[in-house]
Amino acid sequence: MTQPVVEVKNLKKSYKKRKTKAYITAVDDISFTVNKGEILGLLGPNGAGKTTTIKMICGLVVPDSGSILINNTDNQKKRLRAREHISAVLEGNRNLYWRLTVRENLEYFAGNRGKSRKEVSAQIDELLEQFHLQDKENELVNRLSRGMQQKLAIAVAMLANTEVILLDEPTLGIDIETGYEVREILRDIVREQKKTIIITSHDMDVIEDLCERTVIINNGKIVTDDRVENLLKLFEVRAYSIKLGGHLSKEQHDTLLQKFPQLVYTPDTYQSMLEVDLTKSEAIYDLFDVLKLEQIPVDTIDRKTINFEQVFMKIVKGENEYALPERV
Ligand SMILES: Nc1ncnc2c1ncn2[C@@H]1O[C@H](COP(=O)(O)OP(=O)(O)OP(=O)(O)O)[C@@H](O)[C@H]1O
Repeated sequence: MTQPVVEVKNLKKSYKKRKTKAYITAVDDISFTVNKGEILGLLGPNGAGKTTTIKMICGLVVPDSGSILINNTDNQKKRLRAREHISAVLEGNRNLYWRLTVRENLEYFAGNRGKSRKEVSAQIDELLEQFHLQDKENELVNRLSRGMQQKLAIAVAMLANTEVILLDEPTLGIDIETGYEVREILRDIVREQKKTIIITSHDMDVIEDLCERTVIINNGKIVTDDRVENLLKLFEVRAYSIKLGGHLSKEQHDTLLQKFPQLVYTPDTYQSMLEVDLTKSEAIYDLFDVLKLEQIPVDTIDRKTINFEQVFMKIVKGENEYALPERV
């Protein structure tokens, strides 16, 4: 049975601009839930409201209205109790102590949560191993690469052993290899420890690889809340490449463009290619009708492959007018 661990209801937040004193709406009435053991991608273009949402969930920013329940505890009414269930990695390495070693950082943050050095020694050993930082335990943080610092920041968040982990841009600015390593580690954490994780990222490979579900926000509003595989399927069935056994006349091309403005026509020596991303899958029959009526010879029809980055761009650009299936 699905069990909601994070419940965001009708959340709103505006900021007052310092110079003009005008208000800007960062988060505009959003609601979503995250279930136990789920890894949710919170996506959106720059300025969409992701960080504000994450900060409201972990209690660092107070919403103008709406509520957030963490394990049924309201994080505004019982802030400390709600915080016991959450750890967050925001701005990764900036929250570490750069003049302390890797192990000293872990001990310091454990101490902040009321645990003695002795109590956490075994847990720290495990984390150092899990994050492949054993060789660096006595290294000062300011001597580590950005990727290692990020791994340490996530390890620090893991210390508290909370049920919910919030990760804001976990792979931002780190090298590809460490990015892969971070993804592997996060996947293991979800699989073995059943943590509930919310990730924001501009790296769509990270999202496609790690997240089962995504909530996409744009201008502070949710535009899509669906499983990653559903979104991929939904857009895949609409993207076609059609090989024609000849060329289109100017009139035929114009007729097609009028009905399918996104169509791309590429003539070659003997054949030509039509590529089209339809806004709904049924529209392919309309396209066939026009091709038949115009007596345009079709050689082959293929589905184009589409990756999550393309899906994301289409949704953000508003090409998903048919893409909001009811969630069950
Ligand atoms: N402290 C603040 N004061 C004023 N405006 C803010 C503040 N924090 C965020 N904003 C504004 O609120 C909007 C949403 O910002 P937010 O950082 O939540 O978006 P984001 O989706 O995380 O963006 P990015 O991907 O660029 O980090 C933006 O227009 C931003 O300029």
